[in-house]
Amino acid sequence: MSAVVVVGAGPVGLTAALTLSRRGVPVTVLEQGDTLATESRASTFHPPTLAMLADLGTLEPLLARGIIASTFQYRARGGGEIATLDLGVLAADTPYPFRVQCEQSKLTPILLSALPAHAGVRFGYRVDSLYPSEEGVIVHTSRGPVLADWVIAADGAHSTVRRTLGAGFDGSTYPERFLVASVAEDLTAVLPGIAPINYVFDPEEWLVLLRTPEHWRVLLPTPADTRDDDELARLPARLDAVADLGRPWRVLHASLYQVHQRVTESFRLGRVLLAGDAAHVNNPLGGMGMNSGIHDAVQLADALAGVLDGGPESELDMVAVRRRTVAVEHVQRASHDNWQRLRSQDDGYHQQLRALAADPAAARAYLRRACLLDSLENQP
Ligand SMILES: O=C(O)CCc1cccc(O)c1
Repeated sequence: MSAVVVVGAGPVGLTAALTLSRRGVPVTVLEQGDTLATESRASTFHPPTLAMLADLGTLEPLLARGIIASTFQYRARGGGEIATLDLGVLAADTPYPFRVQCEQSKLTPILLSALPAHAGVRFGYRVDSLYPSEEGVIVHTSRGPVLADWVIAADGAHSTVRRTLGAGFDGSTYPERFLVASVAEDLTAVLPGIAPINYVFDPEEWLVLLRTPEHWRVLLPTPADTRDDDELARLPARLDAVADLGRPWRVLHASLYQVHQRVTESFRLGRVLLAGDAAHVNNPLGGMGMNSGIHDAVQLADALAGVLDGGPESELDMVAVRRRTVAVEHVQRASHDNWQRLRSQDDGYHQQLRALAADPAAARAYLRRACLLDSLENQP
């Protein structure tokens, strides 16, 4: 019997496992895949997440694989830069006043190799259901039952654990899909002066341009009800409208996905804790999903280690409530505001952004919220 079973070996599950393991708690991670996932998903790490990864001894290898982004930009379509915000104004708030651009699939092997041998990660274990009682939890897997005192579910937005427990996932689906294209173009050459992360305003064709270590990504809004093939067919023309290269853009990969804002009622259900996408999802604008999931993992795992050390469960309850409040009042609110504002053509708003960039105290307050520092320090 393992003290804690973590379901899911993504960045959230492995962070929870490493946090527990560093506190001396025996952990088993159950992952349904045969290996770590390799597809590219989240790609930005915010300053407080970097601090947590440093505490876990995993920052250095991440920095070696990522790109340091000290600035990000707001831009007008066809009209160039509106404002550049410099995370350097956070120098008094964090030892890491920058974002790191790096795919989450580069973090998971780093976390995995930091786990000691006793934190067994078992691949090919699909969780089918679980039975919690006052004494512990029986986790039924495709390879037989696994017993635990506690479970941390980090099994993603379609979480089997959350569904088995009958917990809700209320919220809404956005009226458009997002199309993410990875391209082989060097956008710094195409759009001189561009930052590693760029939010480009337009009422119809807003977009995001993001640099990762391997390539640039372009995120475009796409109607909810069109055929995928039709959307992929019109992608070249949409990219030409971003910048005319005089030849077709080289698209390496493109995918469409629906975007939701949803949250479960409680991040603690008896001896089961829900973390990351299993507990809450949001739109990706601002890069807060994986970051807040890693924050869930560290804070819930730390509080659980306290309980296993003989501390009161009320502390764990408080953390579970606080993480839900952060998900709704910081992460969902800010990412939804980002989505609404990208459509803005309001000169007044653009002027506000210019004023913000020129005022270090105002920029600091804004960036503390945007990178989730406030969500951790000024806990709601
Ligand atoms: O704002 C960010 O840093 C991430 C926005 C984004 C853009 C493209 C794809 C994606 O998954 C997220």
